[in-house]
Amino acid sequence: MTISQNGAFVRQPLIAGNWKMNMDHVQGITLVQKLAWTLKDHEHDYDRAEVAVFPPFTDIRGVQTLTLGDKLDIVYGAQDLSAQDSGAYTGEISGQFLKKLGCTYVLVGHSERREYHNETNQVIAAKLAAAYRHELTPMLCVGEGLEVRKAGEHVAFTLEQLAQSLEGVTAEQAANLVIAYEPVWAIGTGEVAGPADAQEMCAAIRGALAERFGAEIAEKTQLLYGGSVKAANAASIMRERDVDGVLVGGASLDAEEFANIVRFEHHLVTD
Ligand SMILES: O=C(CO)COP(=O)(O)O
Repeated sequence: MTISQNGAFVRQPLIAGNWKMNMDHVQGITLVQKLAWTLKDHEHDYDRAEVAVFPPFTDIRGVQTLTLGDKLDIVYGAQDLSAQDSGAYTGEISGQFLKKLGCTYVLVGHSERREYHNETNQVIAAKLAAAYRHELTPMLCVGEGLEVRKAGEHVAFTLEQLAQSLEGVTAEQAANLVIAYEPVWAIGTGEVAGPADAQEMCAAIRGALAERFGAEIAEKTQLLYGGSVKAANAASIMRERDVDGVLVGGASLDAEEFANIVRFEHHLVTD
């Protein structure tokens, strides 16, 4: 997180909650209501960061109605989308439908999609193209597994994943892209990457983006860290120069805990 001389953030902090396959549509509405209520008490922090949630598909309509009706400053996205636009693809969800439901973002290439649904970098590149066709901002997830980390090849591995997933993306499109570094060994394990590990990878990713799309786009791209983020560790990770936010799984299901992550600046001052 870089702060400019006038005290503003160089890139807006982004705190995102990936609910995964949790929360039915009724629970989803309750969670967003609670979150909005809790965040209201901390308006200053809330003003400075963007707050995004990624509910299951079946919750999105309800979240749309609630955020529109109550004019909540919470944006939302889907956890996946189809590489296709429409047609005989049973069970798939088009980016077109997500756009119509007011989604700002869509997660692409989450490690759980890569692992359980065999999504390759090529599939992910096709999904990125679909996101751009429908004017959704993709949040591309990359990150290495434990074996790769132990072998010390995490940077090379993740940058290769990034390069292949971004195949076909133009500089103009890349101006509208968020990248989440989520080391697989840190997801849902309670084992969080240290701030220096997160910084090392985010700096490498920013360098790769600069080479591919130019320094100006690289400097503007928000890079997030994900993997066992909680209120207790979020601020120290976000303090790092190239880490602009967090993608939170388990802790985003608890409105209080998630709101406390949004209050990272408070923790920066007090920890
Ligand atoms: O996968 C994640 C977010 O997309 C991280 O999940 P946890 O925060 O539960 O480790």
